[in-house]
Amino acid sequence: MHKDTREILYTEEQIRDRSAELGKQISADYEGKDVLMVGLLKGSVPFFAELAKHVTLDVEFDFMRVSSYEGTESTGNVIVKKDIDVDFKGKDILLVEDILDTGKTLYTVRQMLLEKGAASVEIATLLNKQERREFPIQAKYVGFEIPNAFVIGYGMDYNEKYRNLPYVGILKEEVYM
Ligand SMILES: O=P(O)(O)OC[C@H]1O[C@H](OP(=O)(O)OP(=O)(O)O)[C@H](O)[C@@H]1O
Ligand code: HPA
Ligand SMILES: [Mg+2]
Repeated sequence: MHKDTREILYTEEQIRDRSAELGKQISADYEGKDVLMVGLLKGSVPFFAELAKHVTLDVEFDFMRVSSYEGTESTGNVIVKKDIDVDFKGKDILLVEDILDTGKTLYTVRQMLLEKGAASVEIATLLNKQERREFPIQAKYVGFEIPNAFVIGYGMDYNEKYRNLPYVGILKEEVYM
């Protein structure tokens, strides 16, 4: 365990098993349809890779990178830094995320994709921090519900660090206090 981890919430094995359950559910829900899986960079990468292995449909992969900051200033808007490359009009999109927190990112991205003509936009998130929600958005597929603590690992960072940890853990408060 990394020295800056206070506590491990979910191990690699638990995440793999839960991803298998979600993959099965997604495969059943979208039966007969082609799905465009869209990962939001960078945090979604490990969960995206794990989840995709358990989806038995024909899927396409694409990625977006969005940011609500310019330098150190929050603009109040979500800015698209890298957009989806493929034409997704009329397609069913599954947005894949590491964490749904205030909901600002996913609420904004979902609205953008629907306005641009996606047939449907659902969300698969490894973690849901419901207590912090400020925007009206729910994920259809949730790995785990977590308490209001700052988490790291399995793609999630603090100042770009800890994304490579193979588990989801709580960051020690002394690291950011
Ligand atoms: O629900 P919200 O309050 O919008 O927070 C969740 C978002 O914040 C994190 O992304 P971040 O902007 O840190 O980018 P990253 O994936 O590159 O770390 C996380 O990966 C989600 O995208
Ligand atoms: O708890 C978190 N950890 C890492 N990144 C995040 N982005 C929103 N919430 C979190
Ligand atoms: Mg981050």
